[in-house]
Amino acid sequence: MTLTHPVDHKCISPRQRSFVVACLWIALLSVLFAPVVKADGSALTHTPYEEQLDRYLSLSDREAKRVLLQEVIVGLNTRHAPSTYVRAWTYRAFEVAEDGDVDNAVSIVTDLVRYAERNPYPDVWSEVLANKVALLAWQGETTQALLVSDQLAEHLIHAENPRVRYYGNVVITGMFRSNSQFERALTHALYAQDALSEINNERSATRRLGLNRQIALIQSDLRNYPAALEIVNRSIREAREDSSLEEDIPSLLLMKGYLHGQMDQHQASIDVHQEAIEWAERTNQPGIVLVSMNNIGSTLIHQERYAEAEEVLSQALEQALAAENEDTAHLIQFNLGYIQVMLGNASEGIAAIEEHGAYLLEHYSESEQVDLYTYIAKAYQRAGMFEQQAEALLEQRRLNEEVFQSEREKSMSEMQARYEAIEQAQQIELLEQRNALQERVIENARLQRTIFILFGIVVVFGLILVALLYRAARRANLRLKDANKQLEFHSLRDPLTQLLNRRALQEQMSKRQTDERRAQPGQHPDAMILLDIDFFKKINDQYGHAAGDQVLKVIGERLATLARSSDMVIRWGGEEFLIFLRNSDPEKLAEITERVLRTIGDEPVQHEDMEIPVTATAGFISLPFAGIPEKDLNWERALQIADMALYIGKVHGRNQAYGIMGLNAPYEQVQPLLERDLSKAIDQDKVDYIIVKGPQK
Ligand SMILES: Nc1nc2c(ncn2[C@@H]2O[C@H](COP(=O)(O)OP(=O)(O)OP(=O)(O)O)[C@@H](O)[C@H]2O)c(=O)[nH]1
Repeated sequence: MTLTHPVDHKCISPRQRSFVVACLWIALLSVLFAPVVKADGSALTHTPYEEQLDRYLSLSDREAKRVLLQEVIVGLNTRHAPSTYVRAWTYRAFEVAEDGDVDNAVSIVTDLVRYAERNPYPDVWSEVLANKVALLAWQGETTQALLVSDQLAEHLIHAENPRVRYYGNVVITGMFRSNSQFERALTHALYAQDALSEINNERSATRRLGLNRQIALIQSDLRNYPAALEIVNRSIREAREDSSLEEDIPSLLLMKGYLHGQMDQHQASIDVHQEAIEWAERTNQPGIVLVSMNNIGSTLIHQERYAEAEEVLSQALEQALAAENEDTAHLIQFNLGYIQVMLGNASEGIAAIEEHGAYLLEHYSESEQVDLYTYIAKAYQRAGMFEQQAEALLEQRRLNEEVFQSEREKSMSEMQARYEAIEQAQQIELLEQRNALQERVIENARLQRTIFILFGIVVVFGLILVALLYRAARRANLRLKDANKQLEFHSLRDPLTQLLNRRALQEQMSKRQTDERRAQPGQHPDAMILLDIDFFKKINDQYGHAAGDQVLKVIGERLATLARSSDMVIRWGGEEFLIFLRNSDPEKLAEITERVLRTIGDEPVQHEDMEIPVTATAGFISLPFAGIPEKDLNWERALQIADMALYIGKVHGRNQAYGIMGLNAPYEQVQPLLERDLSKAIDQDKVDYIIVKGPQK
């Protein structure tokens, strides 16, 4: 006879089993997100609150869950959709039960039953009764729970909401399984599977995991360990691929470890249990850590490694007692007692086995009791208590007959095959959904890449456009600048001679007023020589207008060549030129003017095959004149004097220049005459002047 540990993680002890049932209940609830359902034309569910309740199930923080549920319950009233109303209150019932206030939980469920009597929708009844079954199981009221399960099954037939149908049938599956009614359990697992197919969506993997776990438990109860292991392995694979299923991995590993143990694969069992412990610690599931430690101890017992087993189990017991995990503590103490018996401490060991075994038997399923009796009988045998051993074996045989009936196994295997077929179909559908999802992800990535490339192209084109626009704008600006320059050039130039014009001088003179250099010591005054070509009308008349133009151009060029870079040569009027000389020594002004007259008259102007002799008459003056401040005698007045001097030059024979060099009387006295009649001022000797002759031929 092999030494097989009697207890697995799922049915450790009555209370713990109830806890596991309750956990399963909540785990299943957490996967039952269903769409809004309407029945008899009236809305049974209230979508926003349903969504809140779905969110409630996905929360892990108890306080946050409590707050959220409170909000929903306060918001709801009996007039709201009855299905949502009862759903919320069943969660509240579970919360208070978990807090240890079972009486309160019972009273909530009692109220819900009354509510269902007033609102007799199948969905409402199913939700309420499923909750009642779970609560009765929690309390260890198995018989009562089974009775209510039958009622529940009746209502579920008419229920419309697939979430409710799924939940109710899974609760019944668990219930019948724990009562060794495997056939009925499987039937309801199939119903649950049907409901599941109606709410098939991206959460189907989670739902299927819950259902598959039930099936694996049934297989395990029926001692069909390889089949159970296959389901568990498949579930583990799925859970590892889906991060939302991470919390389920520890319990699946625990079950896998247990199944290896049942198949005498001891090392595999220990390894997998170790992994279960690591995962349970990582996901904060201390209950699973304790059961895994117990199961490792149990496997060591199986290998007769009692010292190691005792060490692990003592450690586990310490932790179980500290955590007040009474159920696991009983289980561990049973195993420790078994070790004592095996080590020869019969009285101590048997006492522990009887005490803790009684506790375990009271709440175990029949299938689990069969296992337990194996160890009890073996312990009696080792202690030499053969009578008790025989009783234990008889009881075990009775239970065995109840649990395993060949007829039933046959019909069950058919159902099992049906389940597997549907399961496979659902798995394929799930895979297809995953593939579709993956394709969508790939498509999205491709779309994103395309958008990114298009965006890049747009940016590049945008940049090119901006660069082109910038270049065009820059060119336009340059052209504009150029045009402005030209405009400015032409506005200040005489188009015929290209010399500066009147405006240029006016601009210059308005600037000159702010020119402070003139006030500096060592600086000479400026000067103006105003020139008029002699008998220009005759030139026009004799040689033609074009020749006249040519004369003006050539004279302009000659004057420009003669002038310094600081001087300004201006075409003042028709045949009039003005030379404005900066910083010009008055002593040298006559000499400069003479050079000017020679420049004009020395050489005749060539035009076509004609030689045109040209002379000019000039008047010149310094500025400021005779030390008179320019505010009293400005450049225009000075030019007027030079113009009068020029006129005198014309009157006195042309080809000469009159320079007005100074005053022989105070300016105030001379001023009226000077401005009106220069000839008279000269005659009266009020003015100091000089005559410069042009080239004589
Ligand atoms: N070809 C040409 N002739 C011009 C231009 N501007 C003015 N004139 C002519 O120059 C002549 C000037 O004649 P006047 O003012 O009588 O003087 P003038 O003949 O030079 O005689 P004086 O000045 O007294 O020596 C006029 O006949 C104008 O038509 C020009 O740009 N081109």
